[in-house]
Amino acid sequence: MDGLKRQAAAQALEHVQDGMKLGLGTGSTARHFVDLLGQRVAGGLRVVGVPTSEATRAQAEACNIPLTTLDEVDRLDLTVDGADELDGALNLIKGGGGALLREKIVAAASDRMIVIADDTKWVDVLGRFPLPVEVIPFGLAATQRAMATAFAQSGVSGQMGLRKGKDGHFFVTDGGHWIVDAHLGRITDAPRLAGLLSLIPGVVEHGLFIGLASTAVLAGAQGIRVVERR
Ligand SMILES: O=C(CO)[C@H](O)[C@H](O)COP(=O)(O)O
Repeated sequence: MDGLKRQAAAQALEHVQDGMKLGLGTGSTARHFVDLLGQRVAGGLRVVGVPTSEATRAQAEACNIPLTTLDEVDRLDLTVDGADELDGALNLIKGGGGALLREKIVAAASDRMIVIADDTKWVDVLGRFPLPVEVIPFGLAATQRAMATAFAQSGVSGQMGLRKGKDGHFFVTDGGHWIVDAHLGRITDAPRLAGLLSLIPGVVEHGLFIGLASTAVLAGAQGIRVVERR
């Protein structure tokens, strides 16, 4: 599986041109991309990157990739990031690694987003992967009640769980928030659910990326498949 992730990352690297401003994703697949990009930078490629997490920042710095921020540059040319699930419309579930907020800010500030993944992430309907929702700790129960209403209004239901880290404590995002993972099974109207979740005050951001990805590079046993958003 790791080999497939690296193949997808290598394919995405073909889209990187000298002088580009890049969003650098988070996760085990994006990690391959940053590693390969670092090798190209060492060979003379000139790019600047905006990392989507502190973990990616540390990796990019170790690879000597020049970094910038969204305060210093206007738009990014391209973001390359992984996903937990993607469907035929190139709508995504992201946030398995907990970086969804910065990932979405960076993707939205990019002219193009390429999703890199092994082909097990490709699904007919989003939702088998629990949907990460980043929340403010204050008023958590009220936020979860509002989330349940949003689920019902978009025709889904399921258990919600507050994510814990490896240390057994609540997982805290780079922004200092918590993550509720919602086990919904089949999200038949992802754009509607995305819109409803965005209206809830205690929800900082959710892991549904609607209309943000322009291209998916999927690596599988049969080779690489590139899917463009229609
Ligand atoms: O959204 C993410 C992190 O917040 C990741 O892109 C997603 O979890 C996929 O990770 P991996 O490449 O390790 O499967």
